[in-house]
Amino acid sequence: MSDIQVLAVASEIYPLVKTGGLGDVMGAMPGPLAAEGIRIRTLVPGYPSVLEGLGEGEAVYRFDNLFGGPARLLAGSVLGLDLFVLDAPHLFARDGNPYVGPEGHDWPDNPIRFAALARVAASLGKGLLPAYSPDVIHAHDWQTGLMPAYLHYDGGPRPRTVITIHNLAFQGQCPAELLGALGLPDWSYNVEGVEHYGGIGFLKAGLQFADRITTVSPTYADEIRGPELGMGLDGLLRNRSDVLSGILNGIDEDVWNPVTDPLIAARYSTEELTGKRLDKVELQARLGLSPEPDTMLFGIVSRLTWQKGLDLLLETLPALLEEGAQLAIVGEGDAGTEDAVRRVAAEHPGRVACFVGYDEGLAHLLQAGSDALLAPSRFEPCGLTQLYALRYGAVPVVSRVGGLADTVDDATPEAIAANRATGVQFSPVNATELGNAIRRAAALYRDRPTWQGIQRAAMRKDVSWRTPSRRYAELYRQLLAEGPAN
Ligand SMILES: Nc1ncnc2c1ncn2[C@@H]1O[C@H](COP(=O)(O)OP(=O)(O)O[C@H]2O[C@H](CO)[C@@H](O)[C@H](O)[C@H]2O)[C@@H](O)[C@H]1O
Repeated sequence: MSDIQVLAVASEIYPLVKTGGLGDVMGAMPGPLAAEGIRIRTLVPGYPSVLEGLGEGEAVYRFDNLFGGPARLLAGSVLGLDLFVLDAPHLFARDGNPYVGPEGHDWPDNPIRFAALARVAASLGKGLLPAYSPDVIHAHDWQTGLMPAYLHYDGGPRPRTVITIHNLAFQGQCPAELLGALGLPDWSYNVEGVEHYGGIGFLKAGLQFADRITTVSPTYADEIRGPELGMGLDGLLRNRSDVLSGILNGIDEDVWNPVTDPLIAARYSTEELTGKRLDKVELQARLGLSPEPDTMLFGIVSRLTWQKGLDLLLETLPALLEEGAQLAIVGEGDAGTEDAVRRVAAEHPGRVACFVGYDEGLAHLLQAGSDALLAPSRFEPCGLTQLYALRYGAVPVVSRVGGLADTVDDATPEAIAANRATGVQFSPVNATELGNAIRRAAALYRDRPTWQGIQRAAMRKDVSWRTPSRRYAELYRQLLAEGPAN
C-alpha cells in the first residue's frame, strides 16, 4: 500500500505554539500516523514563536499580496514535524496569545488572518506547488473551516477533505459584509453555503463542505447531534450524520511519561511509585501548600472557562476541605474566574493554592504531584488532562460527558473487583454530584490498597495514539477509495 499524503492545517502545533489541547494533538499525531503509512505535513501560521522554532526554512512560494500584504510560504522540519509555515507579517507577527491582543480582546482582523491560512491550504490542494499534491487536506477547528468552502467554490478537481471539531464552542463567526474581503463569491452567502445565523460561520462552512467530519470522542460525536451540546450546529450535524464520527485523542508518550519526564522533580513508574511522593512534596512547596505528603491532594490544570466547570469546583470547596484534602489549581482564562480562584486561595492558605498563568512545566508537575486530577467539565470533546492524569497515576475525578465518559472507568465496586477501575465519574454535572464524587474519591484514598490498585490500573491503561492513528488511517483510506472528489 502506498503512503497517503495528508496536508493538516491548524493554528497551533506543540511545541511551537500551544494554548490548549489542539496544539498537543497537532504535535502528537504525525509520528504515530507515519507508522500507518500516512505522511502528514502541517500548515501553521508564522507566529513569532513558530518562525523562531523553524529557523531558516525554505521559501517555496511568495505572495505579492495575501489578504493585504506580502507573504511567503516556508517549508521545513522541526523535531520530526514536517511543516509549511505561512510567514505573513501583517497577519501573524504579533507576540503573545495567537488569538487575543494585549487588552484581552480578539484581534479584530481574526477573520482575515485565518481566512488567509485556510486559503493557502486550499491553494496547496489546487496545485500551488507543482511538487506537492496532497491526497487529503485535514482542517482542525474554526480557524481552518473555510478551507473546504474555498475548494468548493473554486470548482474543479480537488483533494478529499476532513474537518475535525476539537471544540464546537468556538465557531469563528464574522459579519456578512466581509464576504468579498474573505475572497468568497456572493452566491456562497446562503444557508447551504457559508451563512450562519446572519453572518459568516467559519466552522459552519467547514462542516457544510468537508467530505468527512470527525470529533475527538465517540460520545461527543453523539452529544453534538443534539440541541443541548450542539451549540446551534446540531441540525447541520444531524443532516451530515453519515459522514460524522468520533475518534479519541491519544497522548504523546515521549512528552508525557513519568518514567522519563525531565519537567518533574522525581521520576516513577507503575512498579515504583516512590518518586510520585517526592513530586507531591515539590508541588506543595512550589505552590505554597502545607508540606503534608500524606494529605490527599486534588489538582486541576485547565483553561479557566465556563466549559471547564471551575465555578462548580469553587462551590464544592467546602466538601473537599471537610475531607481534609488540599487543592492545587493551575490555569488562566476568564478574568472573573481568575479572580475567584485567587480569592479562594487567599482565603485558605496552605489548603488551596493556585498559579494563574500558563506554565508547561508546572502542568507536568501538577500531574505528577497530585493524587487525583479534577475535570468537572460541562462538556468535553475529548480532554487531554485526564489522559495525562491516567498516565501519571493522578486518579481522574471527572464529569460523565464527552471524552471524559469514554476514557475513565468509574470505580464501582464491580469495576474495582475486576481491576478495571481507573477513576471516579459523576453525573449530572452539578456541584452536588461533584461534591459526592470528591467524597467518594477521598474515601477510596483512605483505603490504601484499593487506591493503589486504581492508580496502577490507570497507569496501565492504553492512552497512546496506537488505536486512534489506525482509525485516522482507515478514514483516509476509505475516503480515497471513493475515488476523485469532483
Ligand atoms: N495554565 C496552563 N498551563 C499549562 N498548561 C495548561 C494550562 N491550561 C491548560 N494547559 C494544558 O492545555 C492542554 C488542555 O487540553 P485539553 O484537551 O484538556 O483541553 P482544551 O479545552 O484546551 O482542548 C480542546 O481540544 C482538545 C484536543 O482535541 C480536546 O481534548 C478538548 O476536549 C477540547 O476542549 C493540556 O495539555 C493542559 O496541560
